Amino acid sequence: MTVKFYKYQGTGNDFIMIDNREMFFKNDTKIIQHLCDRKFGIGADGLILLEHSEDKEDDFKMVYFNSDGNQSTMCGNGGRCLVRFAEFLNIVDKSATFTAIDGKHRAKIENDKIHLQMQNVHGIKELGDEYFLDTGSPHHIVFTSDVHQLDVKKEGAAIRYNDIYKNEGTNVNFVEPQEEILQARTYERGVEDETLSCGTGVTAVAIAATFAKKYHTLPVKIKTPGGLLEVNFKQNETQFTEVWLSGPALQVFQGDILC
Ligand SMILES: N[C@@H](CCC[C@H](N)C(=O)O)C(=O)O
Repeated sequence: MTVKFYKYQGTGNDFIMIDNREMFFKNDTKIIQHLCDRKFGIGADGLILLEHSEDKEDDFKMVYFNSDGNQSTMCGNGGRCLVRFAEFLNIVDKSATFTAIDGKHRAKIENDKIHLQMQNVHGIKELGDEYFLDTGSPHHIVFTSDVHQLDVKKEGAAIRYNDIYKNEGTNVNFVEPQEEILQARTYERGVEDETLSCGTGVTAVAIAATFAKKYHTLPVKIKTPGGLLEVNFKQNETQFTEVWLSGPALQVFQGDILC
């Protein structure tokens, strides 16, 4: 079978996009692993299908897979890239509404940025100096004083596979708060490595840093190895609502692949 694909990236978190409104692409773990493979396939952190939504109010539906081939929870950068893809396909213009695995999302489209509304966040767990929260995907947060020196793959895997998380797994974020910015690096479950950026991850980082009183301004600016993202929200003690993730999302190339 030949598959027409589009490649997108949002701050270096990269995704294969397939327009699956005709439902021609059948989910298959091995095929998705192959397409995401950086040596034998196209190469990507994940693959996203754009499909028709069952809800008539939506412009489309998002179906997300990690590069290990398994369907997973919400992908923030992937959601932003999918909105850019929907704009390219002329499905949406200045705004979008879609359903993903974690529920409804709204988005606003600008030339250089996609703003994506994320789920409300509550129930932040304090684990000594560390934190756990769900922003559509699960995230463990570790504050550190020298994030650039860390072996994120090794340290992240040690937390992701520990006794607390080993069944469901978690993403792990290492954060260094600085004067006007948070420097963050993320180990992603399902990629099982550091990625250049993680949208649900920086959302979790922004909320945890504010909750822990390590950062005090809005929007929160987060520098990842792949670029700059911003997170805005309203806070009522432990409740975070109107959560918006903003940053660039671009098409990189398109083509056909045999699989
Ligand atoms: N890159 C993503 C997160 C994707 C999901 C994650 N790997 C998981 O399985 O939890 C993002 O931008 O949010």
